[in-house]
Amino acid sequence: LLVVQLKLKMSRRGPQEPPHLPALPVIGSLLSLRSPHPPHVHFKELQQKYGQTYSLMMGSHSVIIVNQHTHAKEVLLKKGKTFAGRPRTVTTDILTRDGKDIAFGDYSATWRFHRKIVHGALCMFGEGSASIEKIICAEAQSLCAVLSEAAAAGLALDLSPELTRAVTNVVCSLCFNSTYCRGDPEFEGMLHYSQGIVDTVAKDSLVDIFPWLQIFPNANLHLLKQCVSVRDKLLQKKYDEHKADYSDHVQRDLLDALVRAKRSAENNNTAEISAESVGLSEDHLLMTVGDIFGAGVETTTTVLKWAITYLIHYPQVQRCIQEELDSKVGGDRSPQLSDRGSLPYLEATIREVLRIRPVAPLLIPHVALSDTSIGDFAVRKGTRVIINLWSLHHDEREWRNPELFDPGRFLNSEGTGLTIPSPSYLPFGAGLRVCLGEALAKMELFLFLSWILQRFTLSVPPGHSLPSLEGKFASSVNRQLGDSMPRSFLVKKHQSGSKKSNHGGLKSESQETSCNTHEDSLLHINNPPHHYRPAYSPQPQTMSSSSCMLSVRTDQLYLPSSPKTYPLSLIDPYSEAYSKCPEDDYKPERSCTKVDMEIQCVTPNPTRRESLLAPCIPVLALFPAVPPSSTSSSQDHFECLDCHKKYLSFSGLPKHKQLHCEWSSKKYFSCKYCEKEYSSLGALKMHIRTHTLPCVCKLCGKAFSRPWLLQGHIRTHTGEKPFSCLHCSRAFADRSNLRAHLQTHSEVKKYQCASCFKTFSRISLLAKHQEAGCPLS
Ligand code: HEM
Repeated sequence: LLVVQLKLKMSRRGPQEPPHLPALPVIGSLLSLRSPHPPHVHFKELQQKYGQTYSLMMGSHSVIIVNQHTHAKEVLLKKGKTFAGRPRTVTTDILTRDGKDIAFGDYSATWRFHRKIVHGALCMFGEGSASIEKIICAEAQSLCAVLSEAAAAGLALDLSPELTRAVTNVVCSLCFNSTYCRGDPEFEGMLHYSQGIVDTVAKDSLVDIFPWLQIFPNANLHLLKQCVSVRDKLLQKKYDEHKADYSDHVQRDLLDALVRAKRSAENNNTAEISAESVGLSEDHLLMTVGDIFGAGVETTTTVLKWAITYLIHYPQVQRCIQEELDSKVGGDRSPQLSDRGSLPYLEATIREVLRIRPVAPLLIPHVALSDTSIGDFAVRKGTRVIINLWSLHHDEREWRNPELFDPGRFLNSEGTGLTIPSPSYLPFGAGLRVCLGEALAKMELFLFLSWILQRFTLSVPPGHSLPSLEGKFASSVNRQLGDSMPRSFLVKKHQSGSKKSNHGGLKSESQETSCNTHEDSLLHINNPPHHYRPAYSPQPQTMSSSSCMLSVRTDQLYLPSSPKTYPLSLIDPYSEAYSKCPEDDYKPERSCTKVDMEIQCVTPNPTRRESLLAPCIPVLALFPAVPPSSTSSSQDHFECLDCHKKYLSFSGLPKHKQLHCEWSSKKYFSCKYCEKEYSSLGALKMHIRTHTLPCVCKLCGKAFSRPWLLQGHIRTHTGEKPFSCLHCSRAFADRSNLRAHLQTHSEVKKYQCASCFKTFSRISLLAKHQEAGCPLS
């Protein structure tokens, strides 16, 4: 009887708490979190003891760590709305004026509306004349020019700030319609404060775990406040300038688009919209721009640095990309976004960089907004949830040899099309909180890398060791985007024998042999969980630099390290300096390492460079779909990341993704922009138009979800009123307005109050009556 009773009791108990790390009062699990490794690596290790999903205490906060993709997708997609909260911390409150941005703003109606208009503004902006592709290509062009010029003049150059500058300039053009030259004081100031914010916010800060520590002097917080106040002055200045010469008819940049979207939403008199737009202040718009700088610059620059670092380690990969570029783009024009479909190996390399070194290895912490569960585990309201992307991207059950850099894993067996070999891949997150800049980042990565690799070969000259592949983790458990980034490295431009790439000649070189040798060794791995493409299998460069010599480009960049170079380290070598130095002595990292990178020219090739620097750049939308490869013959080129559904044509995939596929066995159609769910795909499609607002008025830029709404709106410009009343002389621009008007002539008023039986000609009048409080209700 006792056993039966116990069993009954247990079956009634419901979901269990996840296994948890030991915790002490006040400090929580801090003692168990001490590790020489960065948090994401340590969290992965802790799986051995506690399982893939476990919990710990950060001070008084309960935190769940998720290390597997099924639970991750449950949090991000299936229960996206329940887990859409963000924790508030001391540093993010300083940074975002108490969460008035998107990334750290807690989930609410205002946040939803905010994200919706920013998303819409980004989409609309891309359709304007200042296309984002044009902006990125202009920056890629000046980046390559700087590299070539420095090389021609034999000057030393620090590549790291050049990449930061290029990416920052893209964001400046996008947000403010302004680009800056090197040395421009405003631009240098911007780089300086951005770096200060990244460096201070990214540091482990006890004050975020124990907010009461604020009462003590804190150099980091002080520095952060200083950088934020410089940023805010600049943002305010830009905002005031924009407001002063704002016009409904011209859209110069994202700030214009945001102002317009906010105004048009406020003027749109549907009850739902006006309720949501309440509370969306100028602060929100300013913090949005702050977010785009904060989330858009460091992340993209870091990925570019990782890509370059890996390409030096894996020269075969670099050569394969260059061969692809030479055959698909050639040397007479520069790469453009429409080449993406025909450069699958470059795309696969970008995916592999994002997998092996996820720039936000812990995403941004999510918070459960109500009592819920993850798998079989109970989760209480207010629990913070950390998705350990590092574990997902290095899961041995999902990825064969996850520590190996192998772009081939993202290619189909023919090597002609792209694929996602595992559902355990979420470099930009997913669901309601998916990265807002995913499309922009992908465009930047593609264009910058293709432009550089078309012109330069990156390698380490003899006598120098390769840059380390270890990263620097710069984020704490309870904070924002982490980043594990490569440190600075040296770059040298070097002589090349031929004007054109001579890949034929390369075949006989030792590098080619090593590529094949490695192919053999990789083929010995048993039980491949996914397809494998040996022809593109890379081999890590050995640390002997003599084997790195390649001469496949006219211009060759060398990336040696030097005694001055800081090694890639898990610990920020400057952190001590920051905490000790008064703010006035603060020097951003790039200035500390300026001497570390150099490009030295031996033989510039002006003829070829000249033709490359005058590209023909088409105007494209901000979020264009990647076109299919014209040469592709594969049956499964395009695969959905979430449900692995495969598409023959490229056009099928974005459509499917836009509607956010049903990734689990449960059937539901959820909106990727908000929490709404529909049981039919058709209904979801209709709903999604209210986010994307595809029908844009050419006269004023106001956007609508349906063509007929746009048609009606255009009549407000033309004055046309095609719908006239048969009873009186009144005419209307809109059929629905005529219909409502006809009610005023009707003997029978259709809309009756259920309480007092008074009738009304319009439903809006009945609603008003009820809202005002029907005396009998
Ligand atoms: C390669 C570059 C980038 C990577 C790998 C990346 C990755 C991510 C990740 C993993 C998240 C967190 C998702 C979550 O918490 O669930 C995120 C959020 C975000 N990202 Fe990015 N990002 C990149 C570039 C950008 C750019 C260029 C922008 C600017 C337009 C941007 C804007 C944002 C914003 C606003 C959020 C917060 C979204 C929200 O909380 O609703 N990101 N990103």
